[in-house]
Amino acid sequence: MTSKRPPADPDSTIVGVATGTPDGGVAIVRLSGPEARSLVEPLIGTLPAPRLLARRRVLDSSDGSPDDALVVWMPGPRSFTGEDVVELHVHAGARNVGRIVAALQERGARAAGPGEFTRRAFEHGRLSLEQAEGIAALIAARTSAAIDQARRLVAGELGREVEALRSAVGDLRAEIEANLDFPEDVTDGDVSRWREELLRHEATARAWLGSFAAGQRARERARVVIAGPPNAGKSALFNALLGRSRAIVSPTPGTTRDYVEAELELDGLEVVLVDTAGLRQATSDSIEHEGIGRSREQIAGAELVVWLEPADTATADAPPSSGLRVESKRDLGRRRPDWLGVSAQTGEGLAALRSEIAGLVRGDETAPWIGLARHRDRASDAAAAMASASSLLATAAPLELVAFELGVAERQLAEITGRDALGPIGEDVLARIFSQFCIGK
Ligand SMILES: Nc1nc2c(c(=O)[nH]1)N(C=O)[C@@H](CNc1ccc(C(=O)N[C@@H](CCC(=O)O)C(=O)O)cc1)CN2
Ligand SMILES: Nc1nc2c(ncn2[C@@H]2O[C@H](COP(=O)(O)OP(=O)(O)OP(=O)(O)O)[C@@H](O)[C@H]2O)c(=O)[nH]1
Ligand SMILES: [Mg+2]
Repeated sequence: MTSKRPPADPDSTIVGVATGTPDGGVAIVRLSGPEARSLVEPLIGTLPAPRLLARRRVLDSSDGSPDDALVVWMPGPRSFTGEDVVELHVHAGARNVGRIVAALQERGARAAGPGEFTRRAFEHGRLSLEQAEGIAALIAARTSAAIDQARRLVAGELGREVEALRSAVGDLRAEIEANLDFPEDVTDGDVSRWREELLRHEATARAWLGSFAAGQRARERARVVIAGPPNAGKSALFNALLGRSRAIVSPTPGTTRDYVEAELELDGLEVVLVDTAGLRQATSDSIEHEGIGRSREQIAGAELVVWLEPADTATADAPPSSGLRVESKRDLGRRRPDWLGVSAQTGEGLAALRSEIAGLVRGDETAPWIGLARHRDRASDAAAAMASASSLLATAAPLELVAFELGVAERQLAEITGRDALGPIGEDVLARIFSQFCIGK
């Protein structure tokens, strides 16, 4: 559980501000370190009983008025950081909070750096590295799927799987090492059993890699581009999906000139929906011509193209080979019976279109919790080391070399969680991870 690395700055008490809602309300001034209690008591009087919220006046300077606060005292090691922690829930506002923080700094608290509270939690073995990264991912999450993915990381799901694989690889290495002094006793049966086991372990790591792309998709909003000939009803459909009149709709072909985008949630999946200028070959209008160029760029950069053609006209342009084909204005007829049909006018087919889009964008991946590049790189290096170990076994190479490769795989896996990493995690790795956080986290 505990990290071997000593805390970077064990005697200091840090102060940081965790803001509540973006526009203020309540802010939390957090202190963590051995002086947390003695620094704060001169401002608020005696601390409440551990882990119980109590109301206190916070006097921040001898001549000013106190703020009205709720205070929590969490003595270490039963706290988020594992150190003594005090939280002051005070009225938000940069000036108000700033005065309280300044009073604590005057008494000797040091301003926390980005992610320093979380880093201390890691250093005291309260969190593993991938859980800390999960907290950063959770804060940065912009889609519902990304939130679930990040929460699973924070809950330690990936960590548990990685630890299980690491210990299995370690057991195999130990078994192989036990044969180092008597290689002549190793039977063909031993070797094939080891190879089978290794293939299984490698496949486990490669399966995590497979879900990386799904994790990536969960973190980014996909661009869903509505395209098709002029007057197909693209802007009307765009508005209907959004539920508000964002784009101009008119019977004049060529109404939409520039593309229009808006954020939209479809079945828990956030996408950017893009309305484009209708595509047609011949136009003498240079603005429309420019707009059509932009439509083509949007189509090229799309995760999904919704190709729209109206039920009251024959196919105009060749629809793109990929994408979702949709017939619009179904209230006027039905010309392409095998296409999904919608009517912006009556609302027919909109629910089906929403779930069709969400399904195509989401893909069929489950378990997308390994979406971070660092995890992918370590898992990929571990898989590569296991693959080398396998081929060494296959060519009857010295068992020392096989054991060495397995050790490499273990070390790569251990770096994901940062626990028992057979050596300290590099400061560069830690600095990169914790600098993603804001101050106060
Ligand atoms: N006010 C406040 N809200 C917060 C946090 C915080 O630090 N302060 N958190 C910070 O990110 C998150 C909650 N995470 C936390 C994780 C562990 C502990 C903690 O005190 N753990 C102790 C005690 C456990 C217990 O009593 O149940 C422990 O693990 O020993 C606190 C918060 C989100 N909300
Ligand atoms: N009956 C019917 N008319 C529709 C429907 N959707 C759009 N229209 C009409 O079709 C015309 C064109 O609609 P738009 O949404 O502006 O078409 P567009 O594809 O955005 O056209 P451009 O921007 O010119 O490429 C308008 O007169 C709309 O009122 C529909 O579902 N049913
Ligand atoms: Mg339009």
